[in-house]
Amino acid sequence: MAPLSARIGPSILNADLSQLHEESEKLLANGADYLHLDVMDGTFVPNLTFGHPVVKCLRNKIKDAFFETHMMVQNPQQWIEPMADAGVQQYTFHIEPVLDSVADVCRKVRESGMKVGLALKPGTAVEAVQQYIDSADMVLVMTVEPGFGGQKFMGDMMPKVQWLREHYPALDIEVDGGVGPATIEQCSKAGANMIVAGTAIIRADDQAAVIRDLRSAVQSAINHGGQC
Ligand SMILES: O=C(CO)[C@H](O)[C@H](O)COP(=O)(O)O
Ligand SMILES: [Co+2]
Repeated sequence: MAPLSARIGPSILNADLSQLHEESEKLLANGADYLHLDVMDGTFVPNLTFGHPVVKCLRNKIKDAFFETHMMVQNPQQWIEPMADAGVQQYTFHIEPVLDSVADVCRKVRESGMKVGLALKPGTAVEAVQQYIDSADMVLVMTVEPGFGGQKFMGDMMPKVQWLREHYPALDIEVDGGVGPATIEQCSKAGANMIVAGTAIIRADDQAAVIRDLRSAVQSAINHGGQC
């Protein structure tokens, strides 16, 4: 099994979406390990962003970056094939709307060739993912209510991250929402190794420095056994 690695995936949610390609290229040039693409359907969350046609256009311009879609949608089954066809490598969906068919959705995502991410809203107990861990490649612990960028980080989600790291030492664990230089220490100590940061990177004068500092905080917690 590959050792855990620290990876930084900027969210383009609060970027200038009229310049999606340029903004994405800039993030990658500044050291982003992957792109976190927030897909919202206006039903699961009270906001709308973009869907697979936009992701496909971005993929046509950017051939080699790892794309994760964070599916904040009511019906995650519906978008598996379109997102796989659009060139997405990881399909991270919320379990809340599909609690009675999580295993089935996981199977279909894997059959489509994408990695599986299971996302948890702040109010969802972490134990809810336990029975699906073998079917998943990553668990995303939301540190804000999904729907909007620029919200305040919820430090009281860290026990969920700790619980996951204690029970699954090799699991990829992602945090998303209000993460940045001021909150990275809590995330890295708790055991997160995949870090989504939107506003903190997009609005930074020196994106490369922020990405580098976030990654080194997480990598150093991994190296020094500082997690948990
Ligand atoms: O999923 C999300 C919101 O639902 C975004 O990924 C997240 O909010 C990132 O933005 P920021 O770092 O500004 O909070
Ligand atoms: Co997100």
